[in-house]
Amino acid sequence: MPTETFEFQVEARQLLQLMIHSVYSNKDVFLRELVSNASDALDKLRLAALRDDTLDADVSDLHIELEIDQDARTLTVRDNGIGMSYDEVGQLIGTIANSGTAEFLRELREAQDAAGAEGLIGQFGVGFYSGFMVADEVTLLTRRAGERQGTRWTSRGEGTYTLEPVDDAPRGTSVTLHLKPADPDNQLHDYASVWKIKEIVKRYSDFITWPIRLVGGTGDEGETAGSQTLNSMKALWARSREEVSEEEYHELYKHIGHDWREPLETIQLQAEGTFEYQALLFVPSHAPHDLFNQNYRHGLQLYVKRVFIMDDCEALLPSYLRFVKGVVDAQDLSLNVSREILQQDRHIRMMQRRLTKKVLSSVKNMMTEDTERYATLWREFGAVLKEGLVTDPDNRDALLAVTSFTTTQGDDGTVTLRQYVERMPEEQDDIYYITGESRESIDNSPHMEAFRERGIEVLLLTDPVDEVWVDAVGEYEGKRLRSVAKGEIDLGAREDDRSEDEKEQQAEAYAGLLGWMRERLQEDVKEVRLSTRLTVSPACLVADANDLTPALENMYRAMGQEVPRTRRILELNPDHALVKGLNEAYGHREDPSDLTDTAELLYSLAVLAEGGRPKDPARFVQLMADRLERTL
Ligand SMILES: Nc1ncnc2c1ncn2[C@@H]1O[C@H](COP(=O)(O)OP(=O)(O)OP(=O)(O)O)[C@@H](O)[C@H]1O
Repeated sequence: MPTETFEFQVEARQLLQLMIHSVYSNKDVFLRELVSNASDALDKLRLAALRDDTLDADVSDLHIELEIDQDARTLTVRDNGIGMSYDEVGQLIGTIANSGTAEFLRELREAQDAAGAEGLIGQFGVGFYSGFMVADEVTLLTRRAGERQGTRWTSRGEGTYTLEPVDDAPRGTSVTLHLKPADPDNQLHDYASVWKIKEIVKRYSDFITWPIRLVGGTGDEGETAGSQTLNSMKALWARSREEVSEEEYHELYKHIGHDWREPLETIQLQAEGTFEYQALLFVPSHAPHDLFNQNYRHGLQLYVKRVFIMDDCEALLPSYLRFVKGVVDAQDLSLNVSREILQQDRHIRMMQRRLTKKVLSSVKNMMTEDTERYATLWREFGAVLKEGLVTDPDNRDALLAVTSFTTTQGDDGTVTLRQYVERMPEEQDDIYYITGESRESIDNSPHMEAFRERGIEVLLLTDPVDEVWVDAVGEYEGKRLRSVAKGEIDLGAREDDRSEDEKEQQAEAYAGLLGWMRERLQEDVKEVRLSTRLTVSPACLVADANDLTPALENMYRAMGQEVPRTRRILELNPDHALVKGLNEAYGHREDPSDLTDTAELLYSLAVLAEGGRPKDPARFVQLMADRLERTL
């Protein structure tokens, strides 16, 4: 087969352009990316050799080699790992498989400053392409273990690449960078310098579990590479915390978490006894863009006795901790363990329980000891953690203890349920909350009027999961969690409230109108009653205590479940001029049917006030225009 030229996929081309006109200020990281890929390739080969007896591959000296040629100004990163087939090179290197890429590129264009762009790139791990930050041409020579023919891939990063079959390629992959001239003013160092390469490896890749050897080259400093191993290869998770610097932990995190930024928290756990394992977990400082995507790949890396077994091992943590990254190294599992076995393994379940508790207790510590970091954690991952309130009843109390809320009284950040209960006035029995799409829509909700007037604190819940967990949890320390938009609300009597007699008279005066309206609006509402929660608005809609809220109904429908339409209760404000007027008009009519439009409008206003949409917007507009016209 001759050399063939191919075009990069559009997204790949865009990313390459970004690399060439680099948005990274720190270009040193290209080496970390290439070493990281080489390390993964060695992991994969060792595993393949373990699983497949027929794979005739010598795995006795797996390593990474860095070769400097100062005369040619090239740097080669070589591994004798799994390699790639001809087709794989085209697929893996010429295209970007990540479905979030388009979104990423959009976000990147929107990122105003270089720091923002840098952070975004880190999340997407553009790995191999980062070579083009420091090289104007990149050649990749590779042969897949078990195959005879190798492949050479070459590109200058300008829209096309070539592929060519090669007969005598060694197993594994070597990436040769034809280095750009050094330009220290733009952070482009001399990457043909032995000293520089040593420094970068030590800083970013020391923990890599395969030897990284430097061969060839003489440094300007007179330093000869010879052949030396540059990294200590120490598994950080097996070392005690005192021995390891924060920076070393952070570099490991960046390697396994494919993240550019520092983690928010590092959590270490060493379990001894009959089932021994070590874990090193990280809480990222930013939520990935696809955390709520169904296909989000999560889970920890699993090692067995220092041998890498798999990425994204979901069985080790519950789904609501899917943002946690890290490594677990178990001493007593079989090297052949599969995902299916892991799902059922008793020890794995015990491990999951212990790791979950450890993460939750770290969050708790953070909450008490470092409120700023806790606030970041909650902002980024609170909505995911709350899923655990529904799915993990065993840890519900621990989760409730670290859950925090914005409230109507909290300009100063957030409160916990404990704080809410502590500052509840004595006569208040329940914990009140409101759910909605955003703080603004909630703040203006008519359901809040009486609460606001009386200064009663209300929790403001704006995550979709809130609708679900409040029902699942039900109460906290004996206090019911109650929606301000559900059921009858009795906020207790106040001095200027009506007396019982007055209320009775009022109920009588409105009885006719309420009954008539219920009949008129029966398709949409199951009851019409006087409200105790409105002070300003004429009407609002509430649900019965056990009814589904409209948001939940929509959620179930979006999931493809059939749910009957819930009819709600229309509450009228007897102190509002419109409601009073309607009642009087009703009282004076023999035949009130000409008031039907007004009743309908009142209902539509209640729908609009809670951010909903009238059933028939065109009709609503027509009725409204008609009324307005009459006021002129
Ligand atoms: N040295 C290598 N040996 C074998 N396969 C490789 C090597 N380098 C890259 N690949 C393959 O090419 C794919 C793309 O690599 P690239 O660095 O662009 O992204 P990635 O490593 O998947 O992403 P990330 O940088 O986020 O880890 C890898 O997933 C891997 O399958």
